[in-house]
Amino acid sequence: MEGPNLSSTWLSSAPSGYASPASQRLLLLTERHTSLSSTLLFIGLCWAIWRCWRFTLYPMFHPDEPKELPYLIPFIGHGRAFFDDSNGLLVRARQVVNWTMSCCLLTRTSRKHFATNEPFALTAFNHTFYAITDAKQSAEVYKNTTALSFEEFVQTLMRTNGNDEETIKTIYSPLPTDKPGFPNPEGLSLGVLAQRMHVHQLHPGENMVVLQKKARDWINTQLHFDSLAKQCGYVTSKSSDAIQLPLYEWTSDYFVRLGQYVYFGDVLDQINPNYATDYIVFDEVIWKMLYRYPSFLCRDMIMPRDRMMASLRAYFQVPPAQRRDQAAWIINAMEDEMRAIGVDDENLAIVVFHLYFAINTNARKTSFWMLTHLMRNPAYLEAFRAETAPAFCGDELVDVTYIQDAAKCPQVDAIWHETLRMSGWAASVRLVTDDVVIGGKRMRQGNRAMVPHRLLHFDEDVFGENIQDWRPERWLDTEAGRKLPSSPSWRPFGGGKTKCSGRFLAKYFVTAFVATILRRFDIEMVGQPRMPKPDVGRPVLGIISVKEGDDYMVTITKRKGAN
Ligand code: HEM
Repeated sequence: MEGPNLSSTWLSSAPSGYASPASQRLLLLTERHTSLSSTLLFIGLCWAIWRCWRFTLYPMFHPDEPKELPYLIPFIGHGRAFFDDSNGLLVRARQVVNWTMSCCLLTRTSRKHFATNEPFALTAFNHTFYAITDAKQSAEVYKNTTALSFEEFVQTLMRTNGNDEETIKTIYSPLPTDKPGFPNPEGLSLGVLAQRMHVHQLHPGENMVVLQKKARDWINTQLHFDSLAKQCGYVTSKSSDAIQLPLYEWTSDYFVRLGQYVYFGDVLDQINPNYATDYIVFDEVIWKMLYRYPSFLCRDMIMPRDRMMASLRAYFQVPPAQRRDQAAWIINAMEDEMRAIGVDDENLAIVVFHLYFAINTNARKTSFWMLTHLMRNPAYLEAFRAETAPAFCGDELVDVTYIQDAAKCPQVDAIWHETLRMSGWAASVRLVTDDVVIGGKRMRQGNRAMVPHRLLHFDEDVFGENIQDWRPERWLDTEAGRKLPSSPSWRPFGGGKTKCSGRFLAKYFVTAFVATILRRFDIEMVGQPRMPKPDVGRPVLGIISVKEGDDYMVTITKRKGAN
């Protein structure tokens, strides 16, 4: 704006006849050009000052803060790369930051003693994350629940999915120590007490056995050849003893229906027979919710979500006598606790929707990856089949503890761990609520601390060689390997107070399902499909999804003597 105005002022004040129209035009152009150049120069200068301040001077004055991976465009930072493949970006960032730091250290001795796993910072879309990739430092993150908050993440999800502020405030306000219902000796808010309630339902013990038996009975009835052929709309061909179906679609369908049955009985299915299908559609685009897309850009996520919310509202309006005896303890207990603090049906449905999500998002994908690896490693498939045989009577799964017992089924245990190692893509993220020092580095309030599980799980020094390969024997062959499940580097379920309370049931669901398939059927890939690609561009809260188009067909054939 300034350019044309200045030049027109100059031109109008020039004596007439001083310049021809052509040279006036030239002068005007030159003026505009000069003014554009000065604007660009000014922007360039501002950018250079910002960059010099942010990545040279600030780190010099604050050597106690994590070093940041430099970026070119303010606000956006590494947003694009984060969006494409956040773990890939973190690996590159760790290399770059460590390389820069080690170059700054002059002596050989100091280089040798340089800790290559210092926390580092990176910014994406104006949010700064501190990445902690050292096992011991990650333990500091999980332990510190005063300066590092998990609740912020949960509350953001609640807001995104429609819980109102008043309800969130109520759920996160401390409750009396002598309240009726679930014991609350520490006077916690219901939001925090819920973690204890999950543990009460899901850790090994009577309450978990109730769910295990329910799951066993469901698997026993649903995993029959005839029901498969009848119920699975996606079966592409069938004969009297063999059917073909897409593996990912099948495991997703089965696991979500299983999880739903275990927590809600048949009632939710009667209210909305498409609930499980809606959930799978939603779960595949859930990253739009995590990235908080504006609603007009994520109709495909919002529509199934809203249908599920409406069904859950309808569920809580069904008279208690017609639903509560079919539901898991946690669903009824959560309803009672929420109603006691005045939460209405709409807000209750949203809270319980998050439980549905926690139960169902990961197990369906884990079983897909486990079967995929087993079919490509027939020796392990046979070992899995042989080891789990004593849990069956004929074709019926009877013993709910046998398969989960690592002493009785060491190969199954190793296969479970190695599958989680290869397909776990989550990160534990905490909001820094007070400045805090982790790994010797000061993390500033308002930013986020993040423990990317995958970077821990791909550390050759801990998990051994051929780290990119699926090798269950790494968990069995050596003394160090056998100790890996209790290593601080092993974090597929996060850590600390919010460590996944469903991890025992998840192992049971997946291994019981796979064992029953192998007991009753032979399962083979149709043709020789390439190893399916993980969908690395989409953030997940645990196990990675399969890239669209990479699902593949399997043939399931009745084994001799099976039903
Ligand atoms: C292979 C399967 C699973 C994986 C990899 C997985 C992973 C995770 C992870 C990474 C977290 C966040 C922990 C943190 O950041 O501190 C989490 C939380 C949680 N998971 Fe799982 N999960 C799985 C299966 C399940 C199942 C089957 C259930 C329920 C039956 C479940 C229930 C929960 C709950 C309730 C939380 C929230 C913890 C809390 O706030 O107390 N998970 N899970």
